[in-house]
Amino acid sequence: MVDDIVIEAENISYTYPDGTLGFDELSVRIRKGERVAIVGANGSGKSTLLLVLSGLLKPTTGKVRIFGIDPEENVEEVRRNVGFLFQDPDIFLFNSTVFDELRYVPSQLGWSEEKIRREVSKIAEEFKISGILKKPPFRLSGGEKKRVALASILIYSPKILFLDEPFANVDAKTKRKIFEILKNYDGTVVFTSHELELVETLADRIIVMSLEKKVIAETNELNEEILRRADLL
Ligand SMILES: Nc1ncnc2c1ncn2[C@@H]1O[C@H](COP(=O)(O)OP(=O)(O)OP(=O)(O)O)[C@@H](O)[C@H]1O
Repeated sequence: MVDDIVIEAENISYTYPDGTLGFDELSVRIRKGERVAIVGANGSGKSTLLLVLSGLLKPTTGKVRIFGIDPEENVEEVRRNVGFLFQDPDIFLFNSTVFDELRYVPSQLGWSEEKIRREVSKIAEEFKISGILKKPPFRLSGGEKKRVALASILIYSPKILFLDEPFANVDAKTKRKIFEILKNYDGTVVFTSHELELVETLADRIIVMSLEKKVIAETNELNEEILRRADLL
């Protein structure tokens, strides 16, 4: 492994159990601190690729290594260093209150109760969710759920953030805030988004997928030809 490579995926592909191709064979290397965006039309395989790169889904072919580790061999080590924001926050929010949601990973990491309370209150303030800490997550609005899900990941500062559509379903102010957080995040960020202007400003590299579920470009600038080939124009 080259020293600053944090994710290395070689000849990976994924096919769902019902036979649907998630994405076709591809190889990706992501460096420490990089901001990598995955863009493409609906159904082009972005979410599936994100799940496989994070180690949450095992590729059908090929291998993924995160910090040089096969996620299957050392799940704990990978989990501690990775945060995943699901496109649909309902998949992620399973605790009975927002407070429990925020304290879940920190308590698993063995933080003291005092540190947990301090950090929960800090992140809740930052994400404007202090007033809803006692509410059950399923009673929240879509945007509130997104903020809670994101806060519950950022609270433990994972070395790699995997974010599936972090800008979807939030108001303009929250969107700007998330943008600033990701821009200044002291770690690696891999995300999917349909907000191409934000993507171009934020990402060091953009992986573009086609409806054939193949990577058609890796670029830092989207042009008309790429957008056409990706069925985005
Ligand atoms: N659980 C599943 N079982 C079977 N097929 C699936 C499943 N999840 C996704 N797919 C299929 O895999 C392909 C890629 O889907 P994926 O969700 O990765 O696309 P996407 O680019 O993230 O789309 P969107 O922009 O709509 O979020 C699609 O053809 C989709 O229908």
